[in-house]
Amino acid sequence: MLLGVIADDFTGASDIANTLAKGLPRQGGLRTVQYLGIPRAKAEPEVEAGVIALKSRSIDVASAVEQSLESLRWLLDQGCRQIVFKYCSTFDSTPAGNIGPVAEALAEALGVSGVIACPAFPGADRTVYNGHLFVKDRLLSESGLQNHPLNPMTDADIRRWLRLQSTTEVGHVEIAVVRQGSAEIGAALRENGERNRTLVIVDAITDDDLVAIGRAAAGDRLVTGGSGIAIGLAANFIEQGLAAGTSASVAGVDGPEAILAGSCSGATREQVEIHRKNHPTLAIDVGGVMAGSVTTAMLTSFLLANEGRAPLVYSSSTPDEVQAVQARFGREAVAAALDELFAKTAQELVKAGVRRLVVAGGETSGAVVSALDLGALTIGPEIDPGVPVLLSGGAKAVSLALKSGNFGAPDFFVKALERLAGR
Ligand SMILES: Nc1ncnc2c1ncn2[C@@H]1O[C@H](COP(=O)(O)OP(=O)(O)O)[C@@H](O)[C@H]1O
Ligand SMILES: O=C(O)[C@@H](O)C(=O)COP(=O)(O)O
Repeated sequence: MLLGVIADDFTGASDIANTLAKGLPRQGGLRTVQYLGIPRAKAEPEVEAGVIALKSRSIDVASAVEQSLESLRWLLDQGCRQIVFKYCSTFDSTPAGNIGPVAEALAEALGVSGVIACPAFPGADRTVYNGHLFVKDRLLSESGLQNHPLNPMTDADIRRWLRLQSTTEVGHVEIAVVRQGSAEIGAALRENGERNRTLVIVDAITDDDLVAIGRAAAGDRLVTGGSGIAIGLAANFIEQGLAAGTSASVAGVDGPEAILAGSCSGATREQVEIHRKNHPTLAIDVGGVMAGSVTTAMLTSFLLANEGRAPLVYSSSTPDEVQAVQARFGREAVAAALDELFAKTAQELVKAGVRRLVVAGGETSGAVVSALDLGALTIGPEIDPGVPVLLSGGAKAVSLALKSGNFGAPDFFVKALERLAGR
């Protein structure tokens, strides 16, 4: 294994696994596998990039650091020369963490400073300019992410936001330096390191910027960012002759299907609205979940009864509805109850023969996939930017799409089910 990724959620893990497997056009990527949690056994020898999916974005800081360090140890044991800490392209975190504490702990363990921190993902319209994060033409804090149920992002100046979570000053490499090329980017990072800055926000607006940053990171033991930061990383290993460059060629898995949406992000809410027009859908009443009157059995029987018609169950709601329900029952209690409901539903579905599963939402995907105990996942073709087909092994293979709440075209659900079947 050449490159190891510690991803703070499951959709994020498949996002960066997709980037590494794809690599640059005409060059190919790395043979990439996504692990659901820290593997107990050694990796298969042919794996070049291993992506560990944690559910550590919204848990307490100490547990996030501990799980990340344990992941680091496993990846180093597999021979990794470079580690990427993958977080959200919308920098999902709170003033207490977990991006800063985890990144600093990894940097300390590896004995490095002046470490890249770059959430930019231009393919999904997330860019970093003058240390500020934009989603399309909006500042992060005006993009809708200020209403996120778990990590409301209320400051677009991610230097300032990261400083709240860090023990050392946060550095910055401006776009003008990035455009000078990888030698200058490398020099700027080293200078920040010499000034005792552990983490350095690096501006990036285009994929070319990210390729240049990736080149500058060729010898770095630690890189942190969104999936965009990995755009140029496979190329470093291929150009050094350490990897041959491959492209994904896995067949899909056909069979009964279900869609579960626990994301309240704008893109998912639009996808739900569109899907509702022509497919069987069931809205989850969160008050009913908290009271115990909405059950796994209800969701499962609805989904199985509508097999073949792309059935969807969703808890996706507007910011006002989310706020009201959180005020009544508590943010964490609602999230835990919904996680459990989706997880148990997925278990019942797979037990009943469902083979294609689309899940919307990072936390929701984490809950679902952890409950399924699927082992390592192979990365298939990309459905929409940042969302690949994932395939479990074994006799009863399942194909999955784990969609970040804000990713995907309006018709994502139907398209994903087709791609999962290999069509
Ligand atoms: N109707 C709702 N009211 C309150 N919280 C909700 C509702 N639906 C989902 N949630 C919670 O919101 C969070 C959404 O997070 P996630 O699944 O990561 O989606 P995204 O990818 O959009 O961030 C989860 O913790 C989920 O349990
Ligand atoms: O970087 C991204 O935007 C995604 O890979 C990601 O992490 C998504 O998280 P959720 O929006 O919570 O699914």
